[in-house]
Amino acid sequence: MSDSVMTPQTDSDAGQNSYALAGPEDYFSLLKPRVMSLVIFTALVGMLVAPGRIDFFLGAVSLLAIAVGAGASGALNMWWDADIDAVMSRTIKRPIPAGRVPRAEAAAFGGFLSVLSVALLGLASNYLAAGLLAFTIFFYVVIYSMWLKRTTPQNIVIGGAAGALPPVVGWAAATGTAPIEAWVLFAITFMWTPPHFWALALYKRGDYEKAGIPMMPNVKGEKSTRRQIFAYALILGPVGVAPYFMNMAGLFYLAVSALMGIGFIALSWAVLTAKPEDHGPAKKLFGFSLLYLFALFAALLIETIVRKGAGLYV
Ligand code: HEM
Ligand SMILES: CC(C)=CCC/C(C)=C/CC/C(C)=C/COP(=O)(O)OP(=O)(O)O
Repeated sequence: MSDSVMTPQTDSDAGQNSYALAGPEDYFSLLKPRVMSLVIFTALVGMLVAPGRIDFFLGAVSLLAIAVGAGASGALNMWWDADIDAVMSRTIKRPIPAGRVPRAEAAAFGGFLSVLSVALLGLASNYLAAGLLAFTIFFYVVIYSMWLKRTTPQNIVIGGAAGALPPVVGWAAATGTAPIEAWVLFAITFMWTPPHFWALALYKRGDYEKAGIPMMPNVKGEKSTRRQIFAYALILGPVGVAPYFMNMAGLFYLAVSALMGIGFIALSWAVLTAKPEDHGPAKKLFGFSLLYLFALFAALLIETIVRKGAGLYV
């Protein structure tokens, strides 16, 4: 990868490899705050759903460490993917392709924050949580961004493991363990990621074609992608209600997850059966996917707060 992919800020900058002055907001946007807000929420839920009561201060510092680690991995992803981001209309205005932050600075920023976040989590909680955070950053940056993203249409299926790990990191931070219950939360996000992303990839297909990234719709076609979205939705439905059957949650969670699961399957069916050029259902499914994950984790959180508050199970 070379710096030549970067767009200078002004004509007079051309050829001088110089940058418009970056503001704090540019560094903040390197952390991918919008996407990571939901990631951090799932980590918070993992932390609170875990048995026992976490010390408020140590819990807050641990969550901050996870948030910094998630943001750091976003900055490292933008460092590595600067050439792709400069080509796609969705990402062209990001700080590196827009010429506001030099690539090397984004790398240093992301690398520094990664080390800081892992060290902070180790100090505030335990080595298991810190190790899992380090592994999550490694998986997103090295396994997904540097390797799979550019080589296989299964990139986001395998790479999705990174996005699914934060509740396990949160659980480990609270308890020092990562039992099967934590992995059920992992499984929900893991099965959710392909339909979440492929719904978007269906209507952003042109971007990925321009950038030469082998996303599922470009490699296997829209029909196959729609079928796979539906298949993952059919698996996600039962996985979404699993916390109830594992005694992690009660009837409120069961109702929310079952209704949202039915909605997810119905919208995925609409994607499957839509006319070839009709991307309306895919856009709806992408939006609904965000609501789905938020609703399930929020329901789990609400129920846990009520139960722990009532001292029913701690
Ligand atoms: C390999 C896994 C994933 C891929 C490839 C992926 C991809 C994407 C893409 C390309 C977008 C559009 C972002 C934009 O408009 O710039 C997006 C949006 C979003 N994703 Fe994902 N995602 C993944 C996993 C996750 C996970 C695990 C979460 C949360 C737990 C998540 C939460 C979100 C949110 C909240 C948005 C909306 C952001 C906004 O409104 O700007 N994603 N995702
Ligand atoms: C705690 C911790 C380290 C959490 C990390 C969680 C994680 C891996 C989230 C990934 C979500 C995400 C932004 C994917 C975007 O894929 P992309 O990079 O292909 O999308 P882009 O085209 O928007 O850059």
